[in-house]
Amino acid sequence: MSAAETADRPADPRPARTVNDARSFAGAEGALATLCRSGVLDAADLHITQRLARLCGEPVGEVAQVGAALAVRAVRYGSTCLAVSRVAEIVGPWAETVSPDLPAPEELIRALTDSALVRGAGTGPLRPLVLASSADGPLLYLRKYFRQEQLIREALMAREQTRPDVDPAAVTEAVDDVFGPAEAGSVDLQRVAAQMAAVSWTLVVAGGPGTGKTYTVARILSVLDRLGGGSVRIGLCAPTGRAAAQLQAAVSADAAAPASVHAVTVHSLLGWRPGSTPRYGRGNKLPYDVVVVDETSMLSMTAMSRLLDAVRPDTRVILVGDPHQLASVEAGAVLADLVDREGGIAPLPLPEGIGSAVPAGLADRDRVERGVVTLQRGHRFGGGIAEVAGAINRGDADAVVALVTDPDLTEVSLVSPDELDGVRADVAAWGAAMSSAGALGDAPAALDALDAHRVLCAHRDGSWGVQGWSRRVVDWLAEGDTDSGHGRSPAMGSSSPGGVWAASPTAHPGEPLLVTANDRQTATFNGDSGVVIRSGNTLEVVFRRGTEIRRLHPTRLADVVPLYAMTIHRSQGSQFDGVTVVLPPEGSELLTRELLYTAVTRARRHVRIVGSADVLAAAVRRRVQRASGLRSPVAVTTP
Ligand SMILES: Nc1ncnc2c1ncn2[C@@H]1O[C@H](COP(=O)(O)OP(=O)(O)OP(=O)(O)O)[C@@H](O)[C@H]1O
Repeated sequence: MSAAETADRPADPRPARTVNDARSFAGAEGALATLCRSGVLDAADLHITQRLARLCGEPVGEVAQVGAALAVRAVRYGSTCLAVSRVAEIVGPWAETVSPDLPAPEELIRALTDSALVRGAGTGPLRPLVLASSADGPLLYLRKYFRQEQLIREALMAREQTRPDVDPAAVTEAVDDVFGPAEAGSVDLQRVAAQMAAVSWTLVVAGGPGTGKTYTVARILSVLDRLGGGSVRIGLCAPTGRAAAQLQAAVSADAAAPASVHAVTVHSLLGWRPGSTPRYGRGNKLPYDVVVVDETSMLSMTAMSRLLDAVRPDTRVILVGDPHQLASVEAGAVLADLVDREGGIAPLPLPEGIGSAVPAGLADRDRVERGVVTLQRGHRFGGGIAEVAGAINRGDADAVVALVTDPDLTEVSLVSPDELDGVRADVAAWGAAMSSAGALGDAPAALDALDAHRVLCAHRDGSWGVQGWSRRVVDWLAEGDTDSGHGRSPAMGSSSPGGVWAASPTAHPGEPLLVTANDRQTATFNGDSGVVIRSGNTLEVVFRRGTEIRRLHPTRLADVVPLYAMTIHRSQGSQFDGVTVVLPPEGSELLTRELLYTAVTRARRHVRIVGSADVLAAAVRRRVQRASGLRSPVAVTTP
């Protein structure tokens, strides 16, 4: 099955073309027309391609236009380039209608190499496409994305040419001070990460949820602060407002982290407003000695290139995240690419004293020397969930099905969509606990109840999506307890500008809410969840951020919806005691290994998967593989 470029799509598989769509494909002929009519390309892919062809000053043949259009499409699906040798795979689901007309990879390369799109025209300098060779075969880029990727490649390579000048004995002393003395005979990857941070300009700290990434970062910052004499300037950032707020809360609560660090979004750090050029960049470098990016898996390639352009060569950059999670909604999967990176120049030897501290028998030693430390030990959830998550990551569908159907593994289970009694009981307990804590005005208990269970769906719409399951949950709650008021809010299912309670007298204590947009004034962010509680004669909405509980008057919240189920995408960055993951009844293009992994790892104690073993196995096998040239060296093959 085609990878990713079909799998990592923002919506369900597209419907058949309408008459209007057909009109918007005017000017497409031959294979280009077939690709449009079949749904492989959409109108925007075609229009961008036609525009590029017009601007490059010479007629462009149909085959080269097909290549260009597929490269435009690749970016739309999250890749940074088109892996030309994989075009047959990419059009796989449409093979019957498309394959007879689809040019072979060699034909595409020939046509592109001869085309003004790649080699340029005599009349002008515009060469919008770049062809490069790589270990994954020929790659075709839109020039803008090639430049960004090249910038990342060159920046990382330059940063690998030297190591920070530190005294290894001082590093060992600082690490011992922060982590305590090393235990003989055991490998502590968190310590290794701190040692590597001291001697590398770039470090990746990877790991699943609860493996101690934030814990490690707090200690790395403390080690670096000690090495810098207590005057190290630290820039902490994350791709989204919510991730930045959570990072801030976690770091502030950790006594090991240097005081007064302030986490912001990557965009804020760079002084980058929508539609403008970032304030910090090549000519105006960021003033930090250390820059930490959390949740790097969500960072787009464009943002990563801007960030690396803006850091000084002697700024340590620490990229933190889970490479198996869903990638950015924009093009690029930079964290996963950096973790998988192979080839290129050999890493510089580690300084005496540090090299010996990185155990020789470490399975990942090669990667560690390249500055990638993957934390393995889970500190948060049970072994069963970690086992299933590991099998999902390996793509071992049989093992996943065996684990979730093993009656001895109580942490994870698979239930048929016809046997929902267990889910219903959990939902009823969840609603009842929120209602009673909400009625009592007990904010901590209401928030504990809120996070005790969550229904996660792959889809937004339809009976197996958030829409259908929200109604189901509301019905269950209403049947179980006529006093609770669950689901009575007229704002159900839609955001309600102006404050939901201004218009709704039916909001009730115990009602769970989801924030759907960032609001700096209330410090609430898209994806935050809160719960309504009674407060004297009025109501409050309470949110938890780290150990702090925030209380807001309902009218201050404009963009909230009742929360009875949420998409897996939205749940990124959150964890709940128990999770019910709803699979669609038929295999869905949206349901991929990465989505399933993200869903399962939202749970701290128990995961129940609603669906069939076949759909589950299909999801494990369907992988998002974003094409990119960051995993191995690339060489431009055309001028
Ligand atoms: N070495 C350790 N010793 C004791 N507690 C630890 C250690 N490492 C992590 N923890 C604890 O385990 C929990 C999870 O750690 P942390 O939040 O750093 O994980 P994470 O990888 O950042 O998780 P997430 O990706 O979900 O944010 C925290 O309570 C943390 O304090």
